[in-house]
Amino acid sequence: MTTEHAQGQRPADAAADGRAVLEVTGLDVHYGSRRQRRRALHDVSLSVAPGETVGIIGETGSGKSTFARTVLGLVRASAGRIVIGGEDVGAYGGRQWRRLRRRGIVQYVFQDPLRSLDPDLTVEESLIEPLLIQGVARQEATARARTFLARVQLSEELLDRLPGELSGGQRQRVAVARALVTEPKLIILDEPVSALDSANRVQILQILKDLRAAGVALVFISHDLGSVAGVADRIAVLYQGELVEVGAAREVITAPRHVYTRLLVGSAPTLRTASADRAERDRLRALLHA
Ligand SMILES: Nc1ncnc2c1ncn2[C@@H]1O[C@H](COP(=O)(O)OP(=O)(O)OP(=O)(O)O)[C@@H](O)[C@H]1O
Repeated sequence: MTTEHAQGQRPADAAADGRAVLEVTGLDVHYGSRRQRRRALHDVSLSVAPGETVGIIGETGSGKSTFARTVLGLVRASAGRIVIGGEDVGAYGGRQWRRLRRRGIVQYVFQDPLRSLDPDLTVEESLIEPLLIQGVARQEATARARTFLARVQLSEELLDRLPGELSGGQRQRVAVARALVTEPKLIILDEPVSALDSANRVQILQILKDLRAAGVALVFISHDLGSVAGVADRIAVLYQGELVEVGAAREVITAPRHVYTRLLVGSAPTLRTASADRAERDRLRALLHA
C-alpha cells in the first residue's frame, strides 16, 4: 500500500483541550482467535468535537461498521482508548455500557432501521421507551415523541403503526427520531441512507444537516463519498482498517492527498468535481496496489 502521510490522525484541537464528544486513540480491533485472528482496524485515531459532523468513508470491508460497533461497545477493542463525553469506556462491562446508553449520551442509527427499531413496538412506544427508561414521566415523554416526530417530518398519524407498517424511508426517519429523543451529544449513523431511494435519501441528508445546525455531533459512516460530502465538516478515509486521510470535507474532496482517496473522489459520480476518466482510475488503482 502507498503510505502517503495520514493527516489528522492526531486528535483535533477540541480533543486536545478535553472538549471532544468522542475521542478514539490508537484503536486496534481483531476478529477471531489464534490462527483465525484477523485484524479489522489498526491504530485508528479520530476525535469528534461537539456539534461536528465527521464522515467516515471506505469501501466494503474497510472496517467502517467495526469502528461503529466498537465505539458503541458491541465489539471489544484489542488496543486503544475510547472516550465518550469525557468517560473512558474502554474497560466498561455490560452493566456500565447499559448505564451509559440509558443516559442517552450516545445513540445510533443503522442501515436497516429494523435493527434500530423493535418490530413489536409502535412508533410511539419506540420513541417514548428511551425516555421512560431515563425516568421521564409518560406525559412528558409522549409530548417529546411528537416533537421529534415532527423534526423528522413525519405525521402524528404514524404514531400507532408498527415498523413493518411503514415505508423504508419512514422507518429510517423514525429510527433517527428515536436516536434524537434523549438529546444525545453524539449519534453514530452507519450507512443511514444506503437502503433508501433518492428522494428519501435527500430528505434524511437534509435532516442530518439540520441536526448539525442544532449542535448534535454526528459520525456519519458511508461507502458513498457523495452522500457524506454535503453533510460532513470533516471526512476520514478508511482503507483496509487504517485511516489514511482525515481532513476538512472540502479539502478531502477537492485536493485528496492519499491515492485511495483520489480513487474514491474520481469514482463518485455525484460529486461536483471533475471525475477521473477510466484511464486515470486504472492508474490510481495500479498505484494503490503497487
Ligand atoms: N463478526 C465478525 N467476525 C469476523 N470477521 C468480521 C466480523 N465482522 C466483520 N469482519 C471482518 O472485518 C473486516 C471489516 O468489516 P466491516 O463490516 O467493519 O467493514 P465495512 O467497511 O463496514 O464493510 P461494509 O461496507 O460491507 O459493511 C472485514 O474483513 C470483515 O470480513
